[in-house]
Amino acid sequence: MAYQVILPAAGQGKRMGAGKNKLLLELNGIPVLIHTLKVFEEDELCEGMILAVHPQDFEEFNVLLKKYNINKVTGLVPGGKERQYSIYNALKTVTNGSIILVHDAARPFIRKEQIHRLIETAQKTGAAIIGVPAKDTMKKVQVGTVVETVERSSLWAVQTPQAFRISLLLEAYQKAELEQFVGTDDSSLVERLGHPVAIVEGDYDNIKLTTPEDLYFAEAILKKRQKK
Ligand SMILES: Nc1ccn([C@@H]2O[C@H](COP(=O)(O)OP(=O)(O)OP(=O)(O)O)[C@@H](O)[C@H]2O)c(=O)n1
Ligand SMILES: C[C@](O)(CO)[C@H](O)COP(=O)(O)O
Repeated sequence: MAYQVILPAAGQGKRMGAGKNKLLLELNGIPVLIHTLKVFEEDELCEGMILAVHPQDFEEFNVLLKKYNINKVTGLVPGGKERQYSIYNALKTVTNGSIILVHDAARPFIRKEQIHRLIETAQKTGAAIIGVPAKDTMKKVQVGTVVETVERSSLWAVQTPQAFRISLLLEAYQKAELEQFVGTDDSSLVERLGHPVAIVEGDYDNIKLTTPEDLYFAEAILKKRQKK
């Protein structure tokens, strides 16, 4: 089943503290952004990519797309103040197709096999996300004090891509806009419609490059994959 993918790439990278868009940092001499886009460029099921980008990065991103022969990008849209607004700007430009994926450009280690499993599930359920069972014990904390330990057996660390029937995601975004709800992922907007969201088990190495330590993990993941 063919799909389109929205890639939010307009963050400020505050937690990375790189002093520039963290997606322009390089792994093995290639920008993080390109590592991510290449996965979709090389996926025969991917019909097109829409990137949400800081207008100040448009020119540099276009130069990189040309340099690395990324030809499936159908549009760059301006990012918004929140990740959700960036994605909505892109979603509004989608005019055809049935399945849409949203994938953080800061997650360069997604694999085609995982994407295809996600698509198959989303085709059946209308909404599917990828994640891994939580490894750490999670607790609710208020003012430096633990108020609750959350039972771990039902907890998952959710990642991206997240896949949806386009009409469902649009309905979810319209409701969120109307009610001024801002979530930390797209699934939470669809859940608010009361629509079930399936989860597919992914890999622990599908990390989001968020803080400087993640760059060390990224180097190790790349090394491990080059050995295969
Ligand atoms: N207003 C925003 C915020 C985030 N993103 C994108 O959403 C993805 C996940 O966001 P995150 O990892 O939090 O990136 P930043 O927001 O840049 O990080 P920080 O919160 O540390 O500033 C990234 O690819 C980021 O570029 C976006 O397009 N628009
Ligand atoms: C969507 C996400 O990657 C799922 O784990 C995560 O919620 C994004 O959070 P961020 O703070 O916007 O990076």
